[in-house]
Amino acid sequence: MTHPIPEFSGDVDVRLTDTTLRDGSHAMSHQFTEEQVRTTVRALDDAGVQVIEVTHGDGLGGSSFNYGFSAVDEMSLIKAAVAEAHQAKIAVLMLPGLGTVEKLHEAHNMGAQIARIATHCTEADVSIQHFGAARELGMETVGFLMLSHMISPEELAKQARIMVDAGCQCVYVVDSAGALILEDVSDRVSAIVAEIGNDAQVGYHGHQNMSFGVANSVLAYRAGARQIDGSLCALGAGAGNSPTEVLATSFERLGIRTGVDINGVLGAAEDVVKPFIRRMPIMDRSSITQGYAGVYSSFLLHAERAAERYGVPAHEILMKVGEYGYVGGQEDMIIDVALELRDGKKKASV
Ligand SMILES: CC[C@H](O)CC(=O)C(=O)O
Ligand SMILES: [Mn+2]
Repeated sequence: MTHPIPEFSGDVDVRLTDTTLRDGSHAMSHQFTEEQVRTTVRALDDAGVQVIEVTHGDGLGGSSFNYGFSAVDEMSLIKAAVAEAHQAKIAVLMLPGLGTVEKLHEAHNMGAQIARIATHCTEADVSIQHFGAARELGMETVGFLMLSHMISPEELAKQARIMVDAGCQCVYVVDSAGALILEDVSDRVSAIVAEIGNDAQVGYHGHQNMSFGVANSVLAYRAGARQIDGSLCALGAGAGNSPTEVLATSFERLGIRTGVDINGVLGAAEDVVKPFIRRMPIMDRSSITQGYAGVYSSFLLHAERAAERYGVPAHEILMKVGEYGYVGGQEDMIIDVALELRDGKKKASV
C-alpha cells in the first residue's frame, strides 16, 4: 500500500528541509544548547523554511560513547524546537537499531511531525517496521538511502521501492560522502522516479566535500526531486551540507519557488548560526579525501581524533577507510585502520 504524497504549504516547486540542527550536530560535536536550537528554529521558521530537522547528528538515540554524547537531551531540544516553530514542521531522523520505535513515539509525543528513517543504501528492508510505526502515528515519512554513491541507479531504485512499499512518502538520494558529481545524482533521481512514479516523492541530501552540493541539488530538482536538504552556513558532517541560504538564493535566481524569504534566510545564517559555530565546515585535505574516496562524512571527526591519538595523518586514515568500503555504524573500524597505518609505518622504519 502506498501513502499520499506530502502536501507543501503555499505555491512551492520544491520544499527545502533544513538540517542545521541535526547534520550540523556532527560539526558541533553534539553540543547544541537549547538557546541555539530556539534561535535557529525561530529564524528558519520566520524565513519560511517549511521543515527543520532536530536530532542528535546520528539520529534518535545517537547520544552514546560510540557516537558522542549530546550536551542536552535530544527530546528537550525537539520539544523546544516545536515550541518555537509556527509554520515549520519539526522532523527527526533515526537509524533503525540505534534509534528504536520507542524513541520515535517519544519524539512524536514532543511534537515532531516528520520521521526520516535512514539506512545504508543496500539495507532498506531494515526500515520496514519503522515506516509502519511512523505512519501509524500519523507522521509524514522520509527514507534516507545513505552512501547512495555505492550502488548503481538501478539498484538504488529497487531499494527505494522497498521503502515506498513500507510507507515511505519521499525517498532521498543521500550523498553521505559528497562523492556524487552532477549526472551521478540526476541518474539516481531519475531511476527512482521511474521506479516509484507517483507513489512517493524523491529527495536529495548533499554534502560539500567536492563542492557540488548546490549544483547537484539543481540537477536533482530537474530530474524530479521535490524535497532538498541544506544546512545554514553548510553546518554539517565532513565538509558540511549544501548551504540552505545558497540553495534558496540559487533556486530563486532559477525561478524555482521554495517559499523561502532570501533576506530572512541570509540573516538566519549570518546573524544566528555563524556566531555559534565552533568549527566552520571546510573543504580541506581530509574532507576532500572523503568525497574522493567515498567515505561517510561523519567519520571526519572520528578520523581526526584517531589521527591525533595514533600519530598518523587523518587523510591517510580516510583514504584507507574508503578503500575498505566501511559504512555508517563501523566507526570503531577507524581505530583499526589508524593502528594498521601506525604499525605499518613503524615496521617500515625499523
Ligand atoms: C545519521 C545518519 C547520517 O548522518 C545521515 C546523513 O545525513 C548522511 O548520511 O549524510
Ligand atoms: Mn548528511
